[in-house]
Amino acid sequence: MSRAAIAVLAGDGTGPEVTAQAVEVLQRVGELFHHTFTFQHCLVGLAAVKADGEAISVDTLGACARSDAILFGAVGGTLHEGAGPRPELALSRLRTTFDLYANIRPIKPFEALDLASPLRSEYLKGTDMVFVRELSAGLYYGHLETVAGKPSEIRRRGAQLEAIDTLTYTESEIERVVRTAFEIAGRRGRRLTSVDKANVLSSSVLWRRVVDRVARDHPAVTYEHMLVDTCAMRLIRSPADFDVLVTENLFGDILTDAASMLTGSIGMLPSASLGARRTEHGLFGLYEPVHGSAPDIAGLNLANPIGTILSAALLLRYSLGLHREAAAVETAVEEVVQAGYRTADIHYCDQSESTVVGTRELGRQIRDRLRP
Ligand SMILES: NC(=O)c1ccc[n+]([C@@H]2O[C@H](COP(=O)([O-])OP(=O)(O)OC[C@H]3O[C@@H](n4cnc5c(N)ncnc54)[C@H](O)[C@@H]3O)[C@@H](O)[C@H]2O)c1
Ligand SMILES: CC(C)[C@H](C(=O)O)[C@@H](O)C(=O)O
Ligand SMILES: [Mg+2]
Repeated sequence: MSRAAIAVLAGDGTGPEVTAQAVEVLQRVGELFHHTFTFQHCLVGLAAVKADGEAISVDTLGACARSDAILFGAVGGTLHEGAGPRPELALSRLRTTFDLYANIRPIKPFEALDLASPLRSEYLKGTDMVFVRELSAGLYYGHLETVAGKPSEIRRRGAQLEAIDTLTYTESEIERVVRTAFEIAGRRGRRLTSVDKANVLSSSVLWRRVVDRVARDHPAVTYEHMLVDTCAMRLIRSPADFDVLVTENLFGDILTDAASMLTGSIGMLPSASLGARRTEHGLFGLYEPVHGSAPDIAGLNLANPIGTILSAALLLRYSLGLHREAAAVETAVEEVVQAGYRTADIHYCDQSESTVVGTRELGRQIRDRLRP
């Protein structure tokens, strides 16, 4: 019997739709396995900008701090939407406030969804990789006034404007995420690919040095360095060659969206953002699907909730230490996919044996298959 407090930040667009399904899955897990989960819903993103004038309020950050984990939907709208702070700032605030430096993004296509991927199935066979994306530094943080000396702005230069963003990494920022990646690789296939742009960027040269140093503490893990452009190509050409990949913030953001197509849809990918903070049950973390607020399909009951439901499984495993419960959720998702239920994004047009359902129906199918 476990008691846990979960902060739910559903956010914008399809965020509330997919988050609602994940919350219902967690509630059902609570009933079946006799745990008490309490959910505190808070505003984030555009809704918070409208209500509080900021993408995430101090009160909401406080509610997150009092929780064991955060379940996050998505923030953001169409780019021209509204004045005021960007809703995406909420994510930066959460990531820096809780020092969530390791963003874990597992990518393992379901065989039953082979046809949903634009790649031929023989290329997908055996694909099972985990990205460890650095999440607390790099190009992303200049716009936060809390980070001094890292300008990110558009400014005047003579007769024209110029824009600047700052890419910095300290050794310790690199080392901690690289250690996480080596540890994960040690528990899996013992192969690590470190992805960088060391033929151009100083930050990548330092990154390589730190990887080489940390590698000495993990002799059982075989590792390689790979340039990010080559990695983009090899992820599509031979995805099964990869086990664990570690990379800086922006490279990881882009590569994982590209790699999501191995599973058929960006709507399939879960993520866990972890730091060093611990709770009585495990590691504190933020759990969210890899996709965004998908404004083009918001409110239409079309969004695939699987990425968010699998994120809830990661929450159970990492933040609550509930491994059996996490596996039960993952099994239920697999069974539903095998049974042929699909949201439109993972439905291949010629598959007459599959059933296209909406967000809510797919969530219900998953809940109904949960077994203790
Ligand atoms: N973590 C986050 O909150 C997060 C992540 C990425 C983008 N964003 C924000 O989301 C907004 C929209 O960004 P975008 O359109 O470039 O990316 P997006 O991921 O929201 O959507 C890209 C495409 O994928 C589709 N898609 C996304 N999620 C889906 C799902 N669950 N099921 C089915 N289809 C899905 C969308 O319909 C769209 O065609 C922007 O404001 C962006 O900043 C937020
Ligand atoms: C919305 C944006 C700031 C965010 C990121 O780039 O980190 C998103 O794309 C993600 O992958 O979580
Ligand atoms: Mg992204």
